[in-house]
Amino acid sequence: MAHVVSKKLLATDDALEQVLPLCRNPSRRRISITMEFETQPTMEENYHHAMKWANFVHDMLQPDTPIFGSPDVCFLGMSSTDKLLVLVNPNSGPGKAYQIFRKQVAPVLSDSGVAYDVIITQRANHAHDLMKTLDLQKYKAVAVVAGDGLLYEVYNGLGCRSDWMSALGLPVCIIPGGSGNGLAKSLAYWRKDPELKRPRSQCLISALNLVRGTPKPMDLILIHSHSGKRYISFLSFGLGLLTDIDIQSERLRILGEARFTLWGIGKVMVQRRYSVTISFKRASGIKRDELKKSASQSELQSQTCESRRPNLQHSISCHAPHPEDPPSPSTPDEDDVPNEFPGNPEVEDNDDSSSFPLGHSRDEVELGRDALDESLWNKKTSTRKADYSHLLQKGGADAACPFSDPVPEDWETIKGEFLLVYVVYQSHISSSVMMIPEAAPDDGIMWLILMPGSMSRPAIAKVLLQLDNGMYARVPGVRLIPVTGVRIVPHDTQGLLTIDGESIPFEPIHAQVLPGLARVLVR
Ligand SMILES: Nc1ncnc2c1ncn2[C@@H]1O[C@H](COP(=O)(O)OP(=O)(O)OP(=O)(O)O)[C@@H](O)[C@H]1O
Repeated sequence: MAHVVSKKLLATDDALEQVLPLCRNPSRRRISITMEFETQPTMEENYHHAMKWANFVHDMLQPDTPIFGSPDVCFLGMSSTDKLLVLVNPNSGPGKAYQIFRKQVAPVLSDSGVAYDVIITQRANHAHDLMKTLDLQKYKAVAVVAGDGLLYEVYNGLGCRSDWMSALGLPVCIIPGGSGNGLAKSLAYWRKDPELKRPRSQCLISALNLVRGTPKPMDLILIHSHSGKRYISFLSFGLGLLTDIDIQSERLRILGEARFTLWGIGKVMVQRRYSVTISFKRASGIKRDELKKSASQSELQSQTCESRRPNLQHSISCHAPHPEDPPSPSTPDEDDVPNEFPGNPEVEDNDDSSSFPLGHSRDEVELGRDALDESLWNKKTSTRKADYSHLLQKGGADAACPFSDPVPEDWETIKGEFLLVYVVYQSHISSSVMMIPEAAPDDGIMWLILMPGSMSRPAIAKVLLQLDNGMYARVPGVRLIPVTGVRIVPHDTQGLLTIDGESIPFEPIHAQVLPGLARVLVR
């Protein structure tokens, strides 16, 4: 932040005038201040004097400096032997990650005096393999200059270790350099970063998180596949419309995020429907009264809104039909649930859903920034306690594949044809797609998003057009259900299934939340 050359002395007060705003100004801009010194007879002496100034400015920015620092400004407390590990994927998205590292991240790191090692990934799975054997004592945090795919490798590498539970708590920082930068956007959105509206500032914001951030808890999702594979996820998973767009548009990755828009247009014309059985455990903790209140607010606010969500039946039906929707082609039938997954309970609703002003089922809510009282979410986040006892009893992440057990009795099951079965736990799944505006990284909740197969082309187009503001959830037919566990069993033999945007074999999967296990660096 302060570059010093030895030539001419600036009056002390003048220099402070330039430096102080840097310390106080909350805006995230990188400013170079050049101080010139020419008080001593030799170049070396002037340089020595200048360096004293540079060190003074640096020291004043440290958290324990009484005037400017606040106790939570910098967590790392780096000693001279501590280091950060920076992973850069040169092939991320449009191929600019290395450039971003060189031009935006490295200067911030060197300005802050933090020691770091950089590894440029050479191949797919390079980061995964590194994380499996990384000496966790050597690094205080790992930064990823790439898309979400490389961070997925990092978490899945850490998740393979015998010390997986503590390893997954290694502080991470994501600096967006790929075509899918959902986590970076979600974190900036969650922190209400003032620079959020300037996409070009995103990398700088994230680089500052690395040197000035504090580690905040983030939920991870543990996913088991039917064949016994295990995955760790931080963003989303599922099948259908969004997955098909993400994977099939890979060939256009040179376009960056524009590839999603282009492919989406094609998907409105030609859709694929998936036959799926979905079992889930509804999230508890969203209190009835609070929901009523937010539903009432939502009702007031949505009176001018054209597309009103119809009464949602908390029942086995695979979607909530809008009066104008054609009848669903498939009627749920418990007998159709495959034998190898016995125990799927008939869905029963013992709750009186009619007590909800909008006819919402128990925990089902309409989204939109206004839909829920923000204090509810903050409260929910701050009071939740991480509890892994159920996992530890079963042997942690190495627990036997949950498919050996039937779906628990307090889960609900629905079955039908779907355009989309998608589960999201961050607000954004890419920098331009906002799925759950209310999601907080550590709220302990996954959001199950369903689009029934009966949705019309105009409705699908409406959904895709409103993915940038989260209002797609108001398109009739779309359902959102907060869950803490979910099992997805596709009945087709072929299709695309992704976790955090990465393709995995198409087979049944079972997911549960690991609340607050990860730590992400944010300001
Ligand atoms: N040097 C490399 N060459 C090719 N692939 C690599 C290299 N390093 C990492 N990868 C792979 O690239 C994949 C995508 O990386 P990343 O997420 O950084 O970019 P992205 O453009 O956002 O991709 P996606 O949208 O698929 O997540 C990672 O899953 C990783 O396996």
